[in-house]
Amino acid sequence: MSHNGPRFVARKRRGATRGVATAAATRPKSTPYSNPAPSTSNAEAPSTSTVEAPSTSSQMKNLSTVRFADYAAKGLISQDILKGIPFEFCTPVQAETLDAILTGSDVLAQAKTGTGKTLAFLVPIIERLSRDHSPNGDVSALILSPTRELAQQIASEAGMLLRGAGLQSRLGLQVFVGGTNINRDINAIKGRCDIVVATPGRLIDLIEQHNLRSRLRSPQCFVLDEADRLLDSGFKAELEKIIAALPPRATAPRQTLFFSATFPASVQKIARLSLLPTHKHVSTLTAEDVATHEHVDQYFGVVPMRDLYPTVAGTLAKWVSEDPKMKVIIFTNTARTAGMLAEVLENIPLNIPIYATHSRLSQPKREKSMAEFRKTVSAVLVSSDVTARGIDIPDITHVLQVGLPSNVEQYVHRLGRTARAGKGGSGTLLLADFEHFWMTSKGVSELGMKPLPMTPEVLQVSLWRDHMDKAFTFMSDKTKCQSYSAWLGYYKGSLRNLRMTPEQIVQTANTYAREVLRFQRVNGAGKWVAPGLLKRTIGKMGLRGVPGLNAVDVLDYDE
Ligand SMILES: Nc1ncnc2c1ncn2[C@@H]1O[C@H](COP(=O)(O)OP(=O)(O)OP(=O)(O)O)[C@@H](O)[C@H]1O
Repeated sequence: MSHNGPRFVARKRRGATRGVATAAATRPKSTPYSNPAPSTSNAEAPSTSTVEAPSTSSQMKNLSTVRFADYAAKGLISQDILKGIPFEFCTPVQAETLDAILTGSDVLAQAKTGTGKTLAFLVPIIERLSRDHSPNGDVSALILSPTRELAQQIASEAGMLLRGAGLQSRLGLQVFVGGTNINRDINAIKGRCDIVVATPGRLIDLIEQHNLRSRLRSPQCFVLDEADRLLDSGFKAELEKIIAALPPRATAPRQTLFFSATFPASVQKIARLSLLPTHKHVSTLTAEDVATHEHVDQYFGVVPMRDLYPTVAGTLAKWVSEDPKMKVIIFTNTARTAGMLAEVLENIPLNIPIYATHSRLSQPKREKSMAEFRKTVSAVLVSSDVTARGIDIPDITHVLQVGLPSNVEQYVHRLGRTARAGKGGSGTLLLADFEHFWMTSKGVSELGMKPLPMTPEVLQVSLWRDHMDKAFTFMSDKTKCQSYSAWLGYYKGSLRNLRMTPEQIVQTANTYAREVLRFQRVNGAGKWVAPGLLKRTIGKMGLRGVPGLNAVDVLDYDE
């Protein structure tokens, strides 16, 4: 396929009635969040209709007409808890779930990214614990998150509510995530653990090796945030171990809450089986809705492999020139690619701070990078999927996804890092030409993606390609080889979707090494050789014997 640049295949969004709907009714197309006109009386049952009202940029939009004060007026939450909530009106998902969670029902809640799901479960949990919790500080609420960053963010919101309610000395809040000092956690287990927010791996370590099991005798509430991610096969074994450490629900009843913006069919069955038959299912999405936002513009472009990163650079440069407060998260498919791309972007004249976070960095480095990025007005964060879900960083103006997302749900969650709390934002997906099939995958055409409006000339792709030629000469072969190996490992897993043979994916990987990584090694005969791959790595990838690979016993990287 020969291309002169991004190929556009405009797709029309189905005539979806976009809007925020309660389980009861589908409302007319909604405008972005706006504080509604005051409700007529507190005495009425809280209604959840969305009304349009003049919105201001500082206000979250599409709120419900239900006030948190309505719950306090009815004695459902205490005045102390109300003091800890920094908002007046509930979002639709909060208004739809608060009653059920306060009364101890199981809940499965689906609501778009950035619409307040965290407080939807934290407010009622803390209210219930303020009234009834274990006298010796055993775990009453166990909240699981698929990523460390999200667990820390949930804990920070819980801390805000506890402090606001003056409960921080009565209820112990602990956050247990991998990559941090486990001795601190072991010590924390001896104290009050009323609320525990954790990632599965660290929690299991503490249960199996450090006596946390003894503090899990009577949890009142078990929460899976980003539940579809935690319920998918990747976490199955860990989740089973955690549930096995909890007392059986028959003898020790507990509430279970599942929250996410997406619930693909593949996890819906297990989700329902894990909840009581009496559970409440809440969705603020209409039947036609997709989980992405009506107020986030989505673009895509398909480019020749060698222009993929120069197009990234040109797009960033264009955004910087248009908006001094431009703040971007770039998602890549592997940690190694995130690190490599951040290094390249730092070495070309973009004149904007570049940060990186991914699973190959130490936890302190990940936290430092995120903290710096959060407080910088205009910056770029290059990230693997450790920040794809739940992470709430105000004022992300753009999400740029580079390469084939693992599935539509992950695309939606990544996109959801922008356009939060009713604000606007844009999402751009850049694919290399061999990935173009994804645009015709199931569930993608409904997303309403539009053609990338900038041409290669506008993006000065050839100029940025020249800058990258120079930047890659400073990159070590070690970084290139690691990126090549990670690239091959990722795409080998997508062979069926790519409709490619192992031979073709190896050839494409070698094109990636030559044209993108500028990997220049040659053999004694002066012939280009691919980056070396350990034989056992090739075996694990199921590519043994595939022509084009450079199988070695030892990796002889230069640093
Ligand atoms: N009632 C409210 N009024 C205004 N803003 C709110 C309200 N509730 C939450 N927010 C804010 O909205 C933003 C998004 O909230 P949150 O991170 O909980 O969204 P989410 O639905 O969990 O998103 P994701 O699906 O990405 O995890 C946060 O900045 C939060 O402080």
